[in-house]
Amino acid sequence: MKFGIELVPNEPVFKIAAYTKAAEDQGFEYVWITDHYNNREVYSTISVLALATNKIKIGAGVTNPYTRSPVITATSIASVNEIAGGRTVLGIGPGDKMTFEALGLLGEKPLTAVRESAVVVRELLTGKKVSYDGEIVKLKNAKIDFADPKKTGVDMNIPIYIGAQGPKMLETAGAVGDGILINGSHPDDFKAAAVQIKKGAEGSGRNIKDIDVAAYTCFSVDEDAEKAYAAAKPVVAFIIAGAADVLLERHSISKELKTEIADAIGRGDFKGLNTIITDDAADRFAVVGDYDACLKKAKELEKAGVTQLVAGSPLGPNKEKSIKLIGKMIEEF
Ligand SMILES: C[C@H](OP(=O)(O)OC[C@@H](O)[C@@H](O)[C@@H](O)Cn1c2nc(=O)[nH]c(=O)c-2cc2ccc(O)cc21)C(=O)N[C@@H](CCC(=O)N[C@@H](CCC(=O)O)C(=O)O)C(=O)O
Repeated sequence: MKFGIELVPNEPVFKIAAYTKAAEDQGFEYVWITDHYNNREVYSTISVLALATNKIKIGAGVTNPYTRSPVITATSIASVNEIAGGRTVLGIGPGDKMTFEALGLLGEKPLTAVRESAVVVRELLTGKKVSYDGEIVKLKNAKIDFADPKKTGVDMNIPIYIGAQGPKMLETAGAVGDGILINGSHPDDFKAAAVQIKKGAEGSGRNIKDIDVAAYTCFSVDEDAEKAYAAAKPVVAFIIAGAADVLLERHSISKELKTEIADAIGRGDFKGLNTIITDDAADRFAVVGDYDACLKKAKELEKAGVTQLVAGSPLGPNKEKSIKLIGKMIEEF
């Protein structure tokens, strides 16, 4: 199993670059930068990461077809790919509905939009002329000149990962993704996801074994397990508050508890969340605890079919320390 790290560009880009370099030195193979309009812009950020590193793969994790057209996504990732000497990967998802409201975006037909985006981005990255008459994406002889590898000498066959959670999006991801980034931290989520991914892959004559199934986890490790849980619970609270019913049922989270958590978030009572969310509940939505506990959970995710574990926010009470602890863990895989 490979390891990646998710970094949210809500800190200065040079800080993100320092975390990324530390992760590269510890053996992480991927860095994924989230894409939300209210944080630093994803392609500006990954350009700096490309200059600050020399082997880690660098990804937009994940963009969407609504705040940026798929053509500009293709141009942007190809531009960074040239700087990075072919080390980029691209994540495309349907986008966070909550943030769309602020932007007056509807996010209509998400399955179609994500599928069509993945298809046209892949074609545009060949540097050839692309015409496409989709339901959402329409192109007429669009051509990204510099994407032609003969022009840059850089392989533009950039792996496309799909950010997916819902059953139909997982199926779509199985059909069109080189990889899938699934927000989840418990083996049960990946056993359930495998059914849809397999259906989508086989429907397109592909094999699930050819797909990198990445667990985009909430991750929190520290020598002091109590501190690790305290750091993870606010993130777990947002996950539970925004989770679909099917996820809550799978992890036996009652509607009452979901409401109690959402109310505590609304009041800004993050201290209270520490008791409202038990350690058992946190274990369902995070890889959390001391080194041995997190190693055990990482092994369970690998057994459930995960091929890349992306250590996501908060990483732990102290990011730098957590990156080192996970680096030690990477040697066990
Ligand atoms: C749209 C949604 O898909 P979903 O995959 O569950 O969406 C939840 C998240 O994956 C989505 O919000 C992501 O963009 C969130 N996300 C990020 N979102 C961001 O905005 N920025 C990020 O950086 C980001 C990172 C990220 C990483 C991993 C990951 O898994 C998700 C991430 C959904 O509701 N899907 C359902 C229903 C789909 C649907 O609407 N179907 C309709 C429409 C059909 C059509 O589209 O044509 C129908 O069937 O009629 C399903 O999959 O079954």
